[in-house]
Amino acid sequence: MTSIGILGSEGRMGRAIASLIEDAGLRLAGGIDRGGDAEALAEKSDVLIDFSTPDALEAHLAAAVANATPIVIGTTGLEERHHWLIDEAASEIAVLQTGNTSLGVTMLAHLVRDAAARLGNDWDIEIVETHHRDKVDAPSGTALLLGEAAAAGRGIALADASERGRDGHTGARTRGAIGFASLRGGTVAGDHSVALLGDGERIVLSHVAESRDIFARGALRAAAWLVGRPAARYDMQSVLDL
Ligand SMILES: NC(=O)C1=CN([C@@H]2O[C@H](COP(=O)(O)OP(=O)(O)OC[C@H]3O[C@@H](n4cnc5c(N)ncnc54)[C@H](OP(=O)(O)O)[C@@H]3O)[C@@H](O)[C@H]2O)C=CC1
Ligand SMILES: O=C(O)C1=N[C@H](C(=O)O)C[C@H](O)C1
Repeated sequence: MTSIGILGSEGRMGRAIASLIEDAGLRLAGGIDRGGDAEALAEKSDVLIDFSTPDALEAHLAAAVANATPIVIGTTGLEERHHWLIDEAASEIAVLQTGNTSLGVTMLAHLVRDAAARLGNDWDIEIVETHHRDKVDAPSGTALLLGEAAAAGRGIALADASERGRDGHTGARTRGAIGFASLRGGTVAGDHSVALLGDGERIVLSHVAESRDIFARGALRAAAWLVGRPAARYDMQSVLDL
């Protein structure tokens, strides 16, 4: 039976994953939190699942590489340097990184890419996300993933179009921009909407997470899928064959 090592095991996601491991036909190898031994966990796990903090990513990837243990990375708030580290590790082991492990958001990203490609630059794109009061990063990893999907549909780089945190006398909207807005409060597990706004009409594509179980089930499915794969960087689209 495939054994799972959880990095960030006592966090909200770590606990959700541990509670669903048996249902998924998998086994818990163990878990660590801040100050834990990632090397020892990687050694006794068939696959690692990381829902912790960006600061820990470098050590977690090093432990995975040293033990040739594949790793699923769900942690968000990643910066460019973290993505370089992931690419580097993925030249040696199988690494799956995603801002959202749910089936629904993976499908939403697919729809957003298609809509952005077909509607063209005359339609404005705005992404709105709402999360619980304890979330520490913004925009959410999912909002960025959806922004990447929209940008890919338009054949542009998100970094060249992204507009965040409007405030004050901003001037009119930049044509072709992909805008982001973040709301925080209460216990919201994660709501995302992508609005495509044309002249006189708009489309709003939305996803609502009713609980963290959807992320946990997706992460476990991704982990089981990753075992035995060749070294490469994967995402949820690969797991769901989209
Ligand atoms: N991709 C997806 O589908 C999803 C991604 N997320 C992301 O996952 C991450 C975790 O979310 P959540 O569970 O809500 O956060 P929590 O703050 O509840 O949990 C984070 C856990 O990571 C632990 N941790 C901190 N530093 C380290 C370290 N160096 N090594 C190992 N563990 C460490 C913390 O331990 P301690 O308390 O000791 O510091 C804590 O137990 C966030 O980035 C969040 O955005 C969340 C949901 C879905
Ligand atoms: O921190 C969370 O809770 C979540 N984080 C992920 C994100 O940043 O998109 C995924 C999910 O929305 C919950």
